[in-house]
Amino acid sequence: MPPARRRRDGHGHPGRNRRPAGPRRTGRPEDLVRRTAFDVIRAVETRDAYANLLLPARLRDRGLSGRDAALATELTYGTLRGRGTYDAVLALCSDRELRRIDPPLLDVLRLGAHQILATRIPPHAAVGTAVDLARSVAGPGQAKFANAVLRKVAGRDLDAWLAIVVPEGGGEAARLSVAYSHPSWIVSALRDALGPDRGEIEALLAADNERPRVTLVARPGRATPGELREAGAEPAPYSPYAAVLPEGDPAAIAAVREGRAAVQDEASQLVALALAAAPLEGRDARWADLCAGPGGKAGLLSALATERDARLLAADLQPHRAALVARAVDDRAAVVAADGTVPAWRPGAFDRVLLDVPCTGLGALRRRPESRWRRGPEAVAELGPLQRGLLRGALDAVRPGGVVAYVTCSPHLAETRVVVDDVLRGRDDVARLDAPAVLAGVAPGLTGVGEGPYAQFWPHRHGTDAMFLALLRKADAAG
Ligand SMILES: C[S@@+](CC[C@H](N)C(=O)[O-])C[C@H]1O[C@@H](n2cnc3c(N)ncnc32)[C@H](O)[C@@H]1O
Repeated sequence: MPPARRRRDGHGHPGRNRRPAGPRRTGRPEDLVRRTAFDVIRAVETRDAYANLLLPARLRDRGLSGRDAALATELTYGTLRGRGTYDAVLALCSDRELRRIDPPLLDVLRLGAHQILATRIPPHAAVGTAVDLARSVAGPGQAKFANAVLRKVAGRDLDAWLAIVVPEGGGEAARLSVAYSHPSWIVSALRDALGPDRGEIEALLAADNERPRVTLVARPGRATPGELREAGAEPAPYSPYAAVLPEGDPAAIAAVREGRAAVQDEASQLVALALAAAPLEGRDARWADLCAGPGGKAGLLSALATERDARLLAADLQPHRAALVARAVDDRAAVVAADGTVPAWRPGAFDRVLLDVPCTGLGALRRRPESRWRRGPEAVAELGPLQRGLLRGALDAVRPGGVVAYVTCSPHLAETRVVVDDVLRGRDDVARLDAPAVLAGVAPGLTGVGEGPYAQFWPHRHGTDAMFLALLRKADAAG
């Protein structure tokens, strides 16, 4: 949900998280709600926790459900996402530099600013509860300071603040960075990745601030999208195995609980389906997923492999991630903990290889509200050698005539086409297949993933993660 362009009542999904304005009358659950949001935000800051993993556990521990859980989730995610914009506003409202404010108090101020500027909670209630929280985490003196700052924040609505804090002279990336609460290096990288469509950058940044819909996959041969729809899901636009869950807990659906279906972004499904659909001559019996943890794509691939009497080997460097993969795949698949850059398999052992490399995750900012603040541009350079080493390993692992799918959950050019182009430079034994054309075969309604040979999904166009796909065929022995 972008702080920018949001109305007071909106968080990108009007209605979904809406709740009555004003304090609740049943005891003081709101204090527990805000305390829970605050604790998760602090853990993200201090322990590198992941909000999407920690928050559900805290909600359970504290017995928060229904509307209270929805509000705690909104406050946690909204505060983490909107931090860039809120800090710009707070800097103008505070007589102390932000870096001189105690970090826990600064998080209280951010939480207060989010409630004031981007929810229907009346400003006086938002200020009052934030001041109470400041008193409890930082003491009475700091509560006074919080009160003074947040009353100033409450003096304008979000649009009025944006007109003041968004820098006019600093260039487009600086302006969009504040308006859409993305670090400016990410704004620049996304704009570069859009290439000739860079005019869509604001739509992309806005989409990054929305909460993604929950998409399910019915693992072929084990469940059907029809079964998911009978359980309340709706049709999904592209993947023949997908369904969208408009509300509710996925685990309430029997097929999900039993591992026959799972939560999986639609682009994540489509890249696995494209690998399985890429034209192949000759043997088609041995498939591999060399970076499989936690197993989303491996779960789908193993079901497809079983239907086609092939077998999947799923590998991950981390044993605990390999253990998660073992829960996602069916009995015919083998799962190992192995390093994809130092193969434990014969060269040319596989007919189809999926390589979903570790990346910055810039394509999944919707799902991980804190991730945009966590690492800087150096992460891209740090991952480069590993991505190249893994791609070389995957090309060694595939047989002549076989196909490798190089996949990232990032549209950053230095993680996508630059890696593929670097690794293929000077090699005449690998051809790029037309990935958009192969995708069109598995998802006939799909457009807007590029002209080929590479394919790039976009949240603002497809409602999916910004996943990248290159399909590479190793020349067969004769050619
Ligand atoms: C982007 S994730 C894969 C996501 C997975 N394909 C899915 O759909 O659930 C990248 C994975 O690569 C693994 N990894 C990192 N370095 C590796 C290496 N050298 N060899 C194999 N796996 C590696 C990480 O542990 C991580 O689980």
